[in-house]
Amino acid sequence: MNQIKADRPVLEVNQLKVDFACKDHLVHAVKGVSLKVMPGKITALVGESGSGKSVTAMAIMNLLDPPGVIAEGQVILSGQDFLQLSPRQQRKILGKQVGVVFQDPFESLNPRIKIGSLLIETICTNQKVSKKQAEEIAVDLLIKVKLRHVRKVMKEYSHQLSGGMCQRVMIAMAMAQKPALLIADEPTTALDVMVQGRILEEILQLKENHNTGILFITHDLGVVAEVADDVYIMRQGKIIEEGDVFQVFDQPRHPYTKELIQSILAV
Ligand SMILES: Nc1ncnc2c1ncn2[C@@H]1O[C@H](COP(=O)(O)OP(=O)(O)OP(=O)(O)O)[C@@H](O)[C@H]1O
Ligand code: NI
Repeated sequence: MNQIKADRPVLEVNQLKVDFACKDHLVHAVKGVSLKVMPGKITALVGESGSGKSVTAMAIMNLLDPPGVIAEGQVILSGQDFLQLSPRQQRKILGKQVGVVFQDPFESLNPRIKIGSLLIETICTNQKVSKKQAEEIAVDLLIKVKLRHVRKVMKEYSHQLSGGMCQRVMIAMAMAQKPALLIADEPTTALDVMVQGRILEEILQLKENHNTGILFITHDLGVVAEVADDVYIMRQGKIIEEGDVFQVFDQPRHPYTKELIQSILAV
């Protein structure tokens, strides 16, 4: 029989804890989260608002804003103990290996660099092409994510675009980067239904074509049922249930998961 090489996760999080120091007390926002994202798989992190999904994502990249701090835990990214690396090494790994599509795209696109230049820079870091070729690739990518007036958008800054347009630019950036890991935090929330479907398709393409592992953060279980391979249910800073998508939907163990599934079936 053929030896099947066991894939290693692109992301492994062990016992991650995040605290926020508020005036006279600590808020434990993330209370010991462990999860894995396998290459070529979509791993959904699901839970109600305030359960700690975005904080988990930011902590994984060591990009928490103060007063948030990682109190404990380990993040293995591309086989390295990420939180132990120097800031420079961390930036390098994030730039090369980790694509992001955030809930709040305004904060995550550099406001002082034109959209075209942002894309061209990403393309040139990740592919051996001339600037001219990179520009053409950038145009193609923006067309793929269904932006209109692409040449005009290339000359604009993020604040000149709508939230939905920024989100599409971020997807295009991720496609240019072909990252080992994509962290997508509510990647389709600012978009209308038609574009949502299109963006989900592009994310699926990324996984199919480049074996990208995707951490897909959402509170939309309907989308999870559609695209996810593995599912983690988060509540009040903890993972309360995990498993492959069939297992979680067909045989949920936790009453909270059952409740969540009931609520989408009721719609
Ligand atoms: N700046 C902050 N100061 C204090 N506490 C914070 C701060 N940011 C987040 N928190 C705490 O972290 C918790 C988790 O927030 P987080 O943004 O991760 O939730 P979420 O699951 O992403 O929710 P949503 O679905 O609404 O995006 C919050 O409930 C809050 O208690
Ligand atoms: Ni969030």
